[in-house]
Amino acid sequence: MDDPVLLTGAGGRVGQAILHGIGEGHEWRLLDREPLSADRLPPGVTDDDVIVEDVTDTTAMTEAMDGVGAVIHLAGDPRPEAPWNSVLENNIDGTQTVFEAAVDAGVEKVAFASSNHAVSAYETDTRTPDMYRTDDDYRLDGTELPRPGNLYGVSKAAGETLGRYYHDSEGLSVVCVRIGNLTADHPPRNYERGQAMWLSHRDCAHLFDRCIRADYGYEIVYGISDNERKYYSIERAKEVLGYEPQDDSAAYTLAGEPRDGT
Ligand SMILES: NC(=O)C1=CN([C@@H]2O[C@H](COP(=O)(O)OP(=O)(O)OC[C@H]3O[C@@H](n4cnc5c(N)ncnc54)[C@H](O)[C@@H]3O)[C@@H](O)[C@H]2O)C=CC1
Ligand SMILES: O=C1O[C@H](COP(=O)(O)O)[C@@H](O)[C@H](O)[C@H]1O
Repeated sequence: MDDPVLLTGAGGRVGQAILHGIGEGHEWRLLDREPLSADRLPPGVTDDDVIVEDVTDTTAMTEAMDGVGAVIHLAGDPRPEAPWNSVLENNIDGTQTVFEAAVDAGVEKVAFASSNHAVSAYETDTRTPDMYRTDDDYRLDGTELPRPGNLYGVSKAAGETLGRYYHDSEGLSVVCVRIGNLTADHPPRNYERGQAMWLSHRDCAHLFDRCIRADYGYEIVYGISDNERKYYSIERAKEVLGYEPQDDSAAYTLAGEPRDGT
């Protein structure tokens, strides 16, 4: 992918993990509704490559897409407890605006930041906490129907469906990454569920790099590290995207300390 990559939500946690990992591997156009300080820009990226706009603004998004080859769409309200008015505007309307502007500009592919919360209602009382543990073989693989556990998850399922529509009607390549729980340096502490769906910063950057480089039609994949205890399959991400994660939450104790003591 030689054309610029538009990264929405560039100033946030996922955006920064991506830029720290692969910031020098692509030509970037960074978009966020908040200004990005210089320490949030990868080497070679200047203020000229930064757009401070809202993803719900059709005119701004149309301009932002000009000449872009691929989009990583992260911008939105990430709170599982977010109220309907916020996810309706930022996550659903914003995502539709991004897809529509991408199609109008002839963008080739869009990677959409979906979430574990699009399927969190599969975690029923009878399945938990066993499904979070190594000796349980329950797996979601991306072929199951969405089953959101909150309105935020509903908005992510809506984003996945918008991606399906723009792929089928317009031929846009779309990958929806159901991101688990991103943390830096170590898995979430004392949180079995979070450790089963941990996504390390370096695996996050590599995964979205593969989303930019790989060829696909419409895909839903899980974005977690290669955790020994997991309830999301990463086989589809490996097969279609060439994802090769390096981290595993089992290398850490439940308290988040490295087992080898390093
Ligand atoms: N951090 C995680 O573990 C997970 C994140 N995700 C998804 O990944 C995406 C990024 O999440 P985080 O980086 O954690 O969130 P964050 O809150 O750290 O970053 C989101 C960024 O998007 C910007 N933004 C929000 N609404 C916007 C709008 N309407 N227009 C333009 N910019 C806007 C914010 O200013 C912020 O910089 C979100 O869509 C979230 O739902 C999904 C699963 C897990
Ligand atoms: O989608 C998201 O999921 C992660 C993990 O969920 P949690 O309920 O275990 O915290 C969350 O941290 C993140 O903010 C959210 O966007």
